[in-house]
Amino acid sequence: MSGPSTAIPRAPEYLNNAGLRIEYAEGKGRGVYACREIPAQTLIEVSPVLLFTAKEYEEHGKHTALDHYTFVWRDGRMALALGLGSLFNHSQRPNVSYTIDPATESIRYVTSRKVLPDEELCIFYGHKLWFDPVDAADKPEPCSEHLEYSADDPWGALPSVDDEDEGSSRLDAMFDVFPDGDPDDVVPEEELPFRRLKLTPEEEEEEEMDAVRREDAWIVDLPDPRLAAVMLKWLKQSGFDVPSMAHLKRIRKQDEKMSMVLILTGEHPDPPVFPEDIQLPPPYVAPVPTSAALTMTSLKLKSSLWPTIYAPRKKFEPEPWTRGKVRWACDAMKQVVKKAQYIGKEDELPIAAYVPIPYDEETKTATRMLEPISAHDTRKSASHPLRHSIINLVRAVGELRASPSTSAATPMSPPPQLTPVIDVPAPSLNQVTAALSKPHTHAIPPHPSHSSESQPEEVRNGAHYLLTSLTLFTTHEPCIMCSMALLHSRVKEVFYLIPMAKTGGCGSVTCVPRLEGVNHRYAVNVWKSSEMGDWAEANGLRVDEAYDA
Ligand SMILES: C[S@@+](CC[C@H](N)C(=O)[O-])C[C@H]1O[C@@H](n2cnc3c(N)ncnc32)[C@H](O)[C@@H]1O
Repeated sequence: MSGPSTAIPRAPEYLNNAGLRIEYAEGKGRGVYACREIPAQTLIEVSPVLLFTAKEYEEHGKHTALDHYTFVWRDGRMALALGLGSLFNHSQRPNVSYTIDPATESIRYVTSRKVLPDEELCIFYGHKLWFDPVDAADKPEPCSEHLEYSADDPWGALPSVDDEDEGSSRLDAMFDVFPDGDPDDVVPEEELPFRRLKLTPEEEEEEEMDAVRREDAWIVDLPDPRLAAVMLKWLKQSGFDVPSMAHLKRIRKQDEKMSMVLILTGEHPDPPVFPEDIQLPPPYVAPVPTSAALTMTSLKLKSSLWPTIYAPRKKFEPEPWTRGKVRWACDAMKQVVKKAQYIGKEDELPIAAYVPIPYDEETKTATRMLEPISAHDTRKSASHPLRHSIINLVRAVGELRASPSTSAATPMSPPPQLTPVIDVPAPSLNQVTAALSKPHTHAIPPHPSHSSESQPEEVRNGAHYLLTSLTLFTTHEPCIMCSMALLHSRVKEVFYLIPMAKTGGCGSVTCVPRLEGVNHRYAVNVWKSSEMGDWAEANGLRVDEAYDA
């Protein structure tokens, strides 16, 4: 097998639109380099491929220099990437991922992280290298026997793009964003691997009383001011100090009367149950503002409903994302993709959803979410049209968070690893219970009872019931039914990979959390790489566009 020539000729003056050039490097031959800084998730090259049969390869190609450049196409033919595609060298820590586009017989190359000027752009060839990488760090990691390169490998050169290990390495490359660096560094908006949808209601719109968005909450009057401290302690113990109330002041003093806001009715439809030794009048329902005040005018209006926090710095400023938090999101997205790929092979629709342990300690403590939870679509196996992954997941999280073992888990045990997750594959409560009863997971009672004396107050009160303050990752854009279920679940934010043009309820057909009159809005984020080419097809996640996810 002859490799690239060892003589070092001059590199052609080549510059594509994305700012790539070709350069020679000792021991590697030609490679592709960046002329300027390139942000993460940038499409840098689309290479058409030349396809030829396996027979042609066996009889001819294999015995020529082409052997270093060919790889297995999805249908078993051999492929040679034209353009710059054949010149990307290998790295164990690639900064470029690639996907094939069978419809146009081409390969798309996308940066998986920010690339600096003059940095080499490398892809991951797989575990079976047929050459000795110049950089020791690029040598394949020791791996099990079946992954080692064998001289009898019928394909000889680059592994098939359909190869399972390659698939998982490709996923690693795609989601291995910002592997290094200070986890507290804020990532510039344009470098985030996802796009945040604008949900507006801009604060200017809340500068008239009619425009102030409001929702109902449980309020109780405090006949004795000394009860305020007792009640604040009780709120904490009962799990009512949820982040969704953070924009409201707890106590209102009006004339001589003192009142306290307890919890939003959307999160807790029944009146909260006070301990017997606290003598209070029954709680009642009143409207409170939905968000903090961003202007003084808005503060005045909102506080006339209920005392509200003034947070002017948040005006038009999305929540900053740090490197650490982006890594957390990438990891969660990788988990959900793997899950969907796996169940897709089990003859279900390859759609999955996942709620990780919250990133920041404050939310972790407030939500007491000790384990990640995932669920997948079970419409096929259950022969039930409503068994969407998100419906399965919302229900499972609700069951789990209401369970005594979860709610009573104080002090917090150390956060577990992201895997194994509590998996909720099937629709029936029995199956949910069985899945949740696996070792290291929380068991839930088959018939959760909210009146049981043995349950802690927060369970009796039903706090932490659904997805309040949690983040949900899903492979496909939720359909309108699921988007509505998410609204009712009061999830904090949703990330999805694959937009569903004909059925999506989070940006495609409509955007449910943006609709006028809804009493909760959750943030929607769309992963950028999913918007290029047929990503879903290449990664085993294609679902007929007529399906709702
Ligand atoms: C698809 S080609 C890449 C372009 C090639 N460097 C050239 O000059 O045409 C694959 C070949 O590049 C070389 N190569 C790629 N990555 C390398 C690395 N990390 N270290 C050494 N050689 C490498 C190997 O000879 C391999 O067979």
